Amino acid sequence: MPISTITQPQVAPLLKPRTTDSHKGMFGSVWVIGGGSGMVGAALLAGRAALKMGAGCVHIGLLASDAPSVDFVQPELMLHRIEQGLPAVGDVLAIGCGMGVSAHAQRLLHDALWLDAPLVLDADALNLIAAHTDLATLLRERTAATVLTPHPGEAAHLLACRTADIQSDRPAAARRLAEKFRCTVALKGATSLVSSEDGTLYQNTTGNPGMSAPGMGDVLAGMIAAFLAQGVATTDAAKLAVYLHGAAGDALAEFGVKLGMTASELTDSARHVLNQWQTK
Ligand SMILES: NC(=O)C1=CN([C@@H]2O[C@H](COP(=O)(O)OP(=O)(O)OC[C@H]3O[C@@H](n4cnc5c(N)ncnc54)[C@H](O)[C@@H]3O)[C@@H](O)[C@H]2O)[C@@H](O)CC1
Ligand SMILES: Nc1ncnc2c1ncn2[C@@H]1O[C@H](COP(=O)(O)OP(=O)(O)O)[C@@H](O)[C@H]1O
Repeated sequence: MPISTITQPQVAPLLKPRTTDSHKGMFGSVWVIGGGSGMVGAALLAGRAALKMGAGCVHIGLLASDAPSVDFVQPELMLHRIEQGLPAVGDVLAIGCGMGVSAHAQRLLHDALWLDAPLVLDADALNLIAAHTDLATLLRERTAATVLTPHPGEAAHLLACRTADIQSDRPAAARRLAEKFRCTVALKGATSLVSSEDGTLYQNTTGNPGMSAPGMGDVLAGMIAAFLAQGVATTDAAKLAVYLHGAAGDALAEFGVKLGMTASELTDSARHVLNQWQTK
């Protein structure tokens, strides 16, 4: 099956310009759940990215016992420490960034998979699904939109193979994941691939090695969640986010920021590129 390349003219119009009488209630609420001990930053990066991609409001549920109650860098975010069960999440939930694989994380993911709301599953949510067949079954049986964002290591866990096997035939791996879990899949890496649930493949050509840096995947998860919350269709949201994420990295590289690029800078760059598209 041919693989089409994701282009800017395809994805830029997916997010409609705002009407003059718009209000924040029109742009959806995103919840991010993750941030276990030592990895609170991963959830903050995802939440900040969702906010800066235009989500109407963003809540972050953190698992760490020493979780902060406010993000002083981004006080618009609403932070919650999750001690017990899943809170009433909003329109879209991104779960897994820095979450860890504790029994608590496993229970939260189990309850999230039951939700009739769009989900973005990243990082440890994917590792938990790979390790627990009951979670994998719940995922396959979901009817609401779901996007998986594995890097090659996580894709290998999900398909019970080696990372090298994933890399040797990435299109086949992306399609197998989409078909196995009945989801949209963004298989990350240099030249990320998006597969729709039916196995239709799209290849991304934006991005560069400067992006091989911590937290870049967390930012991507937050971006996808924000676009879903704003009403972009599932596979389109993944294509838009993957293209824009890479284009934001390319804009930084053109500016001379290659080695040492940070995920926080990439988020600001993505906001700039997105706004440029909207004014054209
Ligand atoms: N500030 C933070 O709190 C951060 C937390 N993070 C969290 O840390 C947890 C562990 O995630 P990691 O991804 O670091 O560790 P993992 O152990 O899941 O994956 C790293 C391994 O996966 C393979 N891999 C990943 N990308 C690959 C590629 N493009 N090509 C080939 N192989 C590849 C490699 O074998 C690599 O060593 C996640 O929950 C994540 O969200 C990270 O996102 C980094 C930042
Ligand atoms: N060489 C590269 N070229 C293009 N994109 C890259 C490159 N290296 C990393 N990326 C992108 O950066 C992100 C890294 O995500 P991930 O591996 O989950 O990192 P983390 O777990 O640290 O957040 C992915 O979206 C990936 O496509």
